[in-house]
Amino acid sequence: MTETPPFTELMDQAAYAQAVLTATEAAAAYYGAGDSPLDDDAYDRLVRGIAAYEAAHPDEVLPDSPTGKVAGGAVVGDVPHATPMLSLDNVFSAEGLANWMAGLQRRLGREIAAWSVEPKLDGLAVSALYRDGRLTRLVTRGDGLAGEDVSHAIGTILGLPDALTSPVTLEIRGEVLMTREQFEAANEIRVRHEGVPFAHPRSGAAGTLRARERPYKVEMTFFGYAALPWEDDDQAGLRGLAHGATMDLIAGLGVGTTAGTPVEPRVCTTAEAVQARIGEIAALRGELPFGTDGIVIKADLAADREQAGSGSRAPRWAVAYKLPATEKITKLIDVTWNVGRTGVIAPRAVLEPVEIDGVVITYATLHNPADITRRGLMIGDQVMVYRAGDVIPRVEAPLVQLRTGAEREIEFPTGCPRCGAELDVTQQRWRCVRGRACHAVASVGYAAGRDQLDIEGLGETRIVQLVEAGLVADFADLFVLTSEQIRGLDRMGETSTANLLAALERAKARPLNRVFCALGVRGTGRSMSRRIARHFGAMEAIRGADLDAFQEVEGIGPEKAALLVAELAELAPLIDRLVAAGVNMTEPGAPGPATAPGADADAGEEPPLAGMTVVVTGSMTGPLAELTRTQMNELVERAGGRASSGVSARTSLLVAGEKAGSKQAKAADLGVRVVTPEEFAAMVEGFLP
Ligand SMILES: NC(=O)c1ccc[n+]([C@@H]2O[C@H](COP(=O)([O-])OP(=O)(O)OC[C@H]3O[C@@H](n4cnc5c(N)ncnc54)[C@H](O)[C@@H]3O)[C@@H](O)[C@H]2O)c1
Ligand SMILES: [Zn+2]
Repeated sequence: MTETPPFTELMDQAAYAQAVLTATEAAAAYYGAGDSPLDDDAYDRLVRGIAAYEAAHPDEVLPDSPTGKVAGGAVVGDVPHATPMLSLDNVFSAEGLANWMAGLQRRLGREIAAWSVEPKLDGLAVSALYRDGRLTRLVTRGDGLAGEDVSHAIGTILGLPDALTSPVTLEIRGEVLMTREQFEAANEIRVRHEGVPFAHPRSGAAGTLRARERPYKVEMTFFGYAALPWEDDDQAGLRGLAHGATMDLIAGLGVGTTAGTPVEPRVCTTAEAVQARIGEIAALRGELPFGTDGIVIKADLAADREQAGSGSRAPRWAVAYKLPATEKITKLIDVTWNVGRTGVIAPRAVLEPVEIDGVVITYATLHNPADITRRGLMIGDQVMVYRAGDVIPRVEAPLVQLRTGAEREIEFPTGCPRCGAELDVTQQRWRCVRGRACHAVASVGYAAGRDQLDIEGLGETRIVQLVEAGLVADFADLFVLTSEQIRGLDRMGETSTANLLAALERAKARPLNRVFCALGVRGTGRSMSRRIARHFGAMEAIRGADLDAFQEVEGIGPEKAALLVAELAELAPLIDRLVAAGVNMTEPGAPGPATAPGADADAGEEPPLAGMTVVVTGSMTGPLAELTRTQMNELVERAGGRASSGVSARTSLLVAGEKAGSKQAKAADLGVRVVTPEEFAAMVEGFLP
């Protein structure tokens, strides 16, 4: 995070005027029906661009400009607030926060002894008036001075009870939002009734709060974050109370607060403690059942807040530490259907690449077919995508108002996309009726393949036999087969049984890269498996790797790293059984990540292919004649090189065997060095198998 976040550059007055119009329209939609065509990041960039333009051209500022106004000046109301309902100033980094804290203490001329740190709830602000303990009026923030009466929503908001536990009169302020569950429920009802889902929980809350006369009810949640005496009658004893104590008081009256959630308000007495708590809340963000777009830091003591006072847009005693946006709008290009290891059919959204918090997202989960129906998604839709922390990105909903007419229905599979068998659609998650067996034949076949464990004599027919006999459900089962079990199969005599057992024994000794590849980890093929095996050296190190450790491997970004961590967790029982069966779990000659370069066997000496990208083509001869392509690639990587399959300008060396063909011609064109298998064997002599 940087202190000056990016902004949309506005080149001239016309661009500035257009930006003001776009921003005010978006803000009106955002605070109104909740259907802004912009995501928050896009809106914030635009407003920062407007502010930058205005700073450079102060005499061109338009009266409609959103800068410096609550809600961007885009909303009005007719119910005046006794005390203005303001926005919050923002900081974007630890340094920005430290400056803000120092500035406030300077203004007060003293140290601030206590800070309250709490989540910035991503909903919309309301004022709830309780008279004699009864909820009588609900008003939105509006332009800060006056809001809209939304009392019709009373009774639909958890956390705002009709009656308090004590008959006091006071005004409570807080945020109305939809939890994830409430959002899902709301969209299910909406799609059933009028076909227009909400784009995300925040817009769901905005649209629902203002809607009158809907034929259906949806539930929302309120979290209070302030309380004020009503008409100078401080019945609840709020005056002089610290913020933390106020929160306890309203919770005691039966009003919802974040107390009891993992991000409950915490009073901190040092800047270090404030920063630590910010880190904790930021880390919990992805797991919370409601949205947070930052952390609010407030002077806790009433005397500090009173003395600091407020500006026209925001109080001076509080600030929002903004977190990077978790939601972006992008296009749904396609939906693919994957069959998981247990036979579950999982739809996956293929997206136009979009960056969220520094990570480029190209796929998102759609969970199950019902999820697609509930959201009313179509291919070609602009969709809101969510990603926070380590959660797998998900599509929240389409932005129906942006449809062009070119969108297409999403087709649901009518049979198992992998084996064609029938689908069991009685549950939310559809399954292939073959369950694990659907996966077993394909996955065992893959593991036994030439480039993985290379198990001779284990062809598809044998595998089907083994699976159908109930002897094998995954490839770890192969290694505990007894000769009696094998001999019991059709057309298996003494010799073929002995041969298969011997082949299995050999397969156990394959290098780690083959074993890893055999696991069929999504997103990794042969060359990625080799890179991972060489990088980590041992299965134990791979299993212990976290997101950061995986990203040290060439070609692994955050998206793939997250997938690997999830896949390895899912495969843990299988790997445990392979280990128990005595399958090799190390990569010969790999330095592993913990060892410093040069600390391995041939200490001090660079391996012969260090830094080289090597392509092998044609049939091998001489000492290499027996090696398969996979074994050749392993050899390249053992000798410190990187094996690649295509010749390009980045290729350092082409090993051209007999009938080398087009790759040799291309290498000649590009001036890539070409060697014969014999010359290559001499280069890597110490590394031959
Ligand atoms: N996508 C769009 O088109 C669009 C348009 C307008 C605004 N926005 C977004 O809205 C935001 C700006 O809105 P804003 O002016 O309402 O300011 P804000 O939401 O960033 O901050 C002020 C608000 O924070 C809320 N808040 C949440 N938790 C709180 C807590 N614990 N204590 C105190 N207050 C708390 C209050 O409602 C307060 O009014 C920006 O993030 C912007 O991206 C988006
Ligand atoms: Zn199937």
